[in-house]
Amino acid sequence: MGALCSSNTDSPGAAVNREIEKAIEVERRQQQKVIKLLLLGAGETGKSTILKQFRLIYGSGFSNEERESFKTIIIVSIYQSIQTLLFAMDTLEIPFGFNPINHAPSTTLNHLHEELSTNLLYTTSNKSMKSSSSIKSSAQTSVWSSHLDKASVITDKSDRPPARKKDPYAEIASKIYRETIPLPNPVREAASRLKDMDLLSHGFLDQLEPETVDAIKTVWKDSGLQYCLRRANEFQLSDTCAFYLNDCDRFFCPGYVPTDADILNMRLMTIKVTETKLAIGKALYRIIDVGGQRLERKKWAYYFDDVLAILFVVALSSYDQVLLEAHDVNRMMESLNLFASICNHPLFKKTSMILFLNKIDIFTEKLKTSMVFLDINKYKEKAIYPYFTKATDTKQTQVVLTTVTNILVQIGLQETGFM
Ligand SMILES: Nc1nc2c(ncn2[C@@H]2O[C@H](COP(=O)(O)OP(=O)(O)OP(=O)(O)O)[C@@H](O)[C@H]2O)c(=O)[nH]1
Ligand SMILES: [Mg+2]
Repeated sequence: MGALCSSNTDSPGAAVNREIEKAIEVERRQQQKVIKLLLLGAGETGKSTILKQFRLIYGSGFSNEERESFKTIIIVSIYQSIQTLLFAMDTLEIPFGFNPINHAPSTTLNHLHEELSTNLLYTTSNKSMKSSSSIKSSAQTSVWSSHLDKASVITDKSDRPPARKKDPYAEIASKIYRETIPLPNPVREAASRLKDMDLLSHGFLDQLEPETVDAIKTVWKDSGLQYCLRRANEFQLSDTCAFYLNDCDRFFCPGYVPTDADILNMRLMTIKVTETKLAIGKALYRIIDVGGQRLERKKWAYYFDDVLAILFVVALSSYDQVLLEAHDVNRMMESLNLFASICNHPLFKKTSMILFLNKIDIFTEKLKTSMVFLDINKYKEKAIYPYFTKATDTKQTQVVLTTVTNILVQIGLQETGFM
């Protein structure tokens, strides 16, 4: 009624103006470009995290309700991570209190090698946990699915992780684990409290008892558990669990609200495709985030129309990990095969691809402790001394060559029996 009255009182000029404004707005909207972006990649490579960054940088970030809902996810993941680590200690036979430093060989050559800050002391094995089980994709529903599954079949047969040497301290740890009678101590008591706890039956997830929080902090500090964390590529553990466990108290404080960093480090597997609309510059972006695990890929085809570009995400750090859904498939090989299937698919003949080589921070860290080249060596007697080099940098190369020539002299002396 009000609208009717108001239009009745409008002058003819005002009505015309309104019509013109309406037409301009319609034209503006039509002219505004809609850019459809597809976030693709294997599971846990960081697609949803990149989407979160889009929202933080170009959108309005996260609402209070969202932050509140993330709180429970964070608490559950802290608890699940510590439980995973505790069970992995049993599977990998790592005793509490085990510290590889106490068992490190200290030959002259090793000592020389260790002098260089870029040395690599440890190698890790890619062996799956004993409890591993593969989830294989089932019936095919579309041409696209069968295309992808063909890639998966190839993956299954040829992309097994290379036969890898065990972590050099694994046997020692295992021997101690088997031969030592465990005496009750605070770490063991805390561990059994955490292992026995059924979080799902726990009513108030964000209000864990202080004793449980203390137990988490106690086991997290244990050197054996930290050594187990270093061998995380032998089982399935969230990449960012240390982010939360290093700062445990904060998450259990009354009134805790997840920060942007807490949200970015959160791991929540995508099982529902989401579409996010964001205005960036003059264009309107529609960003589609899909789940990357094999079973989730069956949903991808529905979103393939009118794509301007594909943002393909790879986790560089995944080179020594196996898939969560298939424990005999190397994650990096899966990413390569998946990239090939998307890149060379006739539907995407002209579609540009933007490649995000993600998790560079974990990759750089990992290179210090997990190196495939070292694992290939099958001779116990042979030592390998790896160095990160930049051959165009004389200063850096001089430092490396000084150590290398020293090592070579020592090797020569050993060979000729002078040592
Ligand atoms: N340290 C580090 N962690 C990262 C990086 N990118 C993502 N993560 C973490 O990796 C985990 C997995 O990231 P997601 O964004 O959930 O991975 P996704 O590709 O969406 O996984 P699916 O939904 O299963 O396909 C999360 O805990 C992220 O916080 C990175 O560059 N560095
Ligand atoms: Mg996701």
